[in-house]
Amino acid sequence: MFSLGAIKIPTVAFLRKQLNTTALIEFGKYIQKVFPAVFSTEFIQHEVVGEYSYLFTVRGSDPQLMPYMLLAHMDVVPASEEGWKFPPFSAEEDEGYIYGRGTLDNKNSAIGILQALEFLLRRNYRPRRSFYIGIGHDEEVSGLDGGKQIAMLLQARGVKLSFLLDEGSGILDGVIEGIKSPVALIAVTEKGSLTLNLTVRSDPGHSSAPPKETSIGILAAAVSRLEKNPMPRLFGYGPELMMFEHLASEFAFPLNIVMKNLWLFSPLVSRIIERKPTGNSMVRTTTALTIFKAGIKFNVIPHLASAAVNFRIHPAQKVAEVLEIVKDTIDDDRVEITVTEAFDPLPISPWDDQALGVQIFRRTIMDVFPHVSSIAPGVCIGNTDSRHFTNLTDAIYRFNPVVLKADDVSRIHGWNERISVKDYEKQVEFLFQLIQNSDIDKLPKPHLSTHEL
Ligand SMILES: CCCCCCCC/C=C\CCCCCCCC(=O)N[C@@H](CC(N)=O)C(=O)O
Ligand SMILES: [Zn+2]
Ligand SMILES: [Zn+2]
Repeated sequence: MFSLGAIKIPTVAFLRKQLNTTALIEFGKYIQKVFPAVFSTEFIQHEVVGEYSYLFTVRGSDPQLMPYMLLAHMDVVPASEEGWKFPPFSAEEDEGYIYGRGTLDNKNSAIGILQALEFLLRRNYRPRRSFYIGIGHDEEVSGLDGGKQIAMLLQARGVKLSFLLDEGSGILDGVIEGIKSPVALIAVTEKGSLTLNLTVRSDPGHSSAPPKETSIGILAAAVSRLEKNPMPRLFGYGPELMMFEHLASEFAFPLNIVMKNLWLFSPLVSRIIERKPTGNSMVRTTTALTIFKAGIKFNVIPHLASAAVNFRIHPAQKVAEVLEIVKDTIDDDRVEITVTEAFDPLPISPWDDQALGVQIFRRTIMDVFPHVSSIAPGVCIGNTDSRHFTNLTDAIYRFNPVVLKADDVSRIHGWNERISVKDYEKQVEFLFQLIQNSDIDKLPKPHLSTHEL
């Protein structure tokens, strides 16, 4: 059963230096209380990193086996009191669901991993393969003080990982139009990100004698141009090509033929899938207008107007290219553009018969979710703490073992985030099984089944 107390602790991250540190400390105390075996077992070392994050080192019995890592985070995005069926930090149970901020992103993983390990320890289990567990405290605001510090600490210790598993994708059931059965998408990369601050300055004055153009009007026109001119379609130039090829047999005729021949049909397919926001995020670098600030009084022409625009960069594009397109689209020197944050899409992790992590995930998914009809490589449309671990391994995977239905995706960072009790139990079962399956020292034989690889 989900430790409901974890959801009730409001570990909200507003900005990098605006965290609810009281709640973060409480979360640390909470996990020590509910997972006593994890914190007292002789072969498990726990450390607090960056003041609030946790790093667990679980020493396996066979030092020859290269360790792996499980990553999650305890912080959550803010939640408004309105719009929710139940208050976001009440952990209310209703018709088999637990409601609350963090139930999908990402206390389900943080608690789920520790819960699975606690169960194993109570059965006197000791793993053969060592592994690390990282529970970050600031993932939602960059991960620089939590996840990144854990990565740097491990790097300083000379640690290399055989693979790393973080949040960022899931088992999609009815999310991809045309696919009826649930499919597991394990993201092999995540999109890059670019956040720009746009500023326009103009002379302030009395609203009774306004100039032809004001800072607000100039800025509004600029951001509107960005919204009306989406970034180019790049569908088929990144790993989403692999994803749809793997999923082709899931579509009914004639779509299965179309998906098998994306070299020919990708322009057509991209026009169809871009109609929905999640589909659009697979097709191109997305443009999101997220902040707009100007004015203080109805009869004062403001001197300053500013806006923030956040782009999530398609794996086939780079920051520099997006910036050039933005400048060309705005095409107005009065709009000052400054870069707030920028990084390229993450490297693509291996997806082949030699990829140990993939083979272990595949086997575990088949054990725990037998109704999943395909397992395919995907793209994480957001960002995760795993992006700080590229110096430790090239095998980074993003997959939350939870079934997401069409309306669940918008609950993440939105209203009424929830997880069913059954789905949470499945997540713990997956992690319980994954830890044991990771003890193999060589790859399992290819499985004879209809599952895709
Ligand atoms: C053709 C349709 C394919 C649809 C694929 C959509 C798959 C959606 C499944 C799950 C959604 C997962 C959400 C991504 C996790 C992002 C984690 C996050 O919120 N990160 C923040 C903070 C950060 N680390 O930067 C973010 O802003 O990205
Ligand atoms: Zn998250
Ligand atoms: Zn999030």
